[in-house]
Amino acid sequence: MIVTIDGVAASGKSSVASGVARRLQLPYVSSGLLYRAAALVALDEGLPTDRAEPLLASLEAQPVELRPLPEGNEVWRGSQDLTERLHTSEVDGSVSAVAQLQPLREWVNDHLRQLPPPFVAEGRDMGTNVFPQAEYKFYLTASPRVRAERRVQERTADLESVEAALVLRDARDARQSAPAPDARHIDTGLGNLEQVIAKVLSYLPDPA
Ligand SMILES: Nc1ncnc2c1ncn2[C@@H]1O[C@H](COP(=O)(O)OP(=O)(O)O)[C@@H](O)[C@H]1O
Ligand SMILES: Nc1ccn([C@@H]2O[C@H](COP(=O)(O)OP(=O)(O)O)[C@@H](O)[C@H]2O)c(=O)n1
Repeated sequence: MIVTIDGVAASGKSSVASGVARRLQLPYVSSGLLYRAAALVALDEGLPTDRAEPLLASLEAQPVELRPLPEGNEVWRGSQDLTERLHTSEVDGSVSAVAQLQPLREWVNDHLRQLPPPFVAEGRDMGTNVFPQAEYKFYLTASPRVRAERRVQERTADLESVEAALVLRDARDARQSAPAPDARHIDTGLGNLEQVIAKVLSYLPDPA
């Protein structure tokens, strides 16, 4: 079984995917972490974010690995744990450019398609492009203000600039963020995290 949870930035995808996966006793997969890792490598190495070849060459020379652990996804590069460095305003600001590079998207998608189901996968195009065969698909939304109020607690920035950055990133990500036609839409601003997790679970078979 594959469950996909896509949606706009900071709509609650990873928290909901993690909660649903925990209840189903499955791993969850945060695809955005691979795009974030590629953006971090570009920033660290001074590589352009609008050209695929130099970045892919670096990622091939020293591969990045997504570890979809039940307690939280980690990204490693060799012996380096990149995870704690992936959620900064700098990476937020560069990741959408990297995510427009088609060879980079293929690099991420190859990585994801090697993971053995069952799992819960979250991102932008899990239900459309990467796992169109998934049995259960969800698309999370919430207003920019609600999302900014949540994210400001995780960033050292003020509410207005966090909201503006989210709206800008949504626009830059629009191409790969169309909901799957067969996805159920959930506004996560209408309930707390536990209620949203319960709503998703209500559409899924009970764990054996
Ligand atoms: N009703 C809700 N649904 C989902 N997330 C919520 C909700 N209320 C608060 N949050 C919080 O919003 C924050 C952003 O969620 P996150 O899972 O990081 O989103 P995304 O993966 O879409 O960026 C998290 O701290 C999460 O716990
Ligand atoms: N399936 C995906 C997942 C992420 N992304 C890109 O990766 C970025 C970071 O994704 P994320 O899911 O970690 O971001 P948040 O919504 O958690 O802020 C997005 O802004 C997109 O540019 C994508 O293009 N396709």
